[in-house]
Amino acid sequence: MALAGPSGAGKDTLLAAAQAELAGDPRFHFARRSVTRLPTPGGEAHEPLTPAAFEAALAAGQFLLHWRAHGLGYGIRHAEAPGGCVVVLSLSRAVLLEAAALRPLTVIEVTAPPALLAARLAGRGREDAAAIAARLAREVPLPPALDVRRVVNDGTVEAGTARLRSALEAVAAACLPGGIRP
Ligand SMILES: Nc1ncnc2c1ncn2[C@@H]1O[C@H](COP(=O)(O)OP(=O)(O)OP(=O)(O)O)[C@@H](O)[C@H]1O
Ligand SMILES: O=P(O)(O)OC[C@H]1O[C@H](OP(=O)(O)O)[C@H](O)[C@@H]1O
Repeated sequence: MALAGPSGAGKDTLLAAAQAELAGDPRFHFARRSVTRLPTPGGEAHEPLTPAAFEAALAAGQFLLHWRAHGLGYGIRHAEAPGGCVVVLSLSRAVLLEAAALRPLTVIEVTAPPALLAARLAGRGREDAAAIAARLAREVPLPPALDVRRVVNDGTVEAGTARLRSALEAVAAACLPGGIRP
């Protein structure tokens, strides 16, 4: 299952909350991303890589998926997508078709109204005003013919997390006991 959607929609926030609630649930594995960005307090628990280390990992074939956006490199290492029942990861909309060619894919499109996106990115304070404007202007259409469920994160974090949990549970309902893929 891949979370995707515009910057500021709340993908990282809802993913982290759902991951905490589902810790120890054998049906789910939450994949860590590798990103050429230093960690920020309270931010995503990614693997920070230097640009050189990212290029070396890419050249060595260590990424199952990778993409570039906002001047950064992002990757999912092979070990982060093991053969369990449901692997949950946050992806660029630009690699969803590639992901769907690897494994059966359900996309969770996380969205919020534009005014909320802008307010949240400003409040997050990770990027400067120009970078925030570029993020808000970025449009990447979702490819057609994918299984897409929409989570509108326009209320509290708790409400958004409950919506994400419902979507995760709906897909995981097919898992066999012990978290085995059917
Ligand atoms: N439901 C919510 N209510 C209030 N604030 C929220 C909510 N969801 C997320 N936020 C806040 O909005 C900001 C952006 O959220 P987050 O970083 O999770 O978005 P994102 O979709 O992962 O964005 P990006 O694609 O840029 O990484 C964060 O500061 C987060 O705390
Ligand atoms: O716009 P698209 O291509 O869907 O996404 C581009 C990338 O930007 C965001 O990452 P972050 O905010 O830098 O962590 C998304 O999570 C994604 O990885």
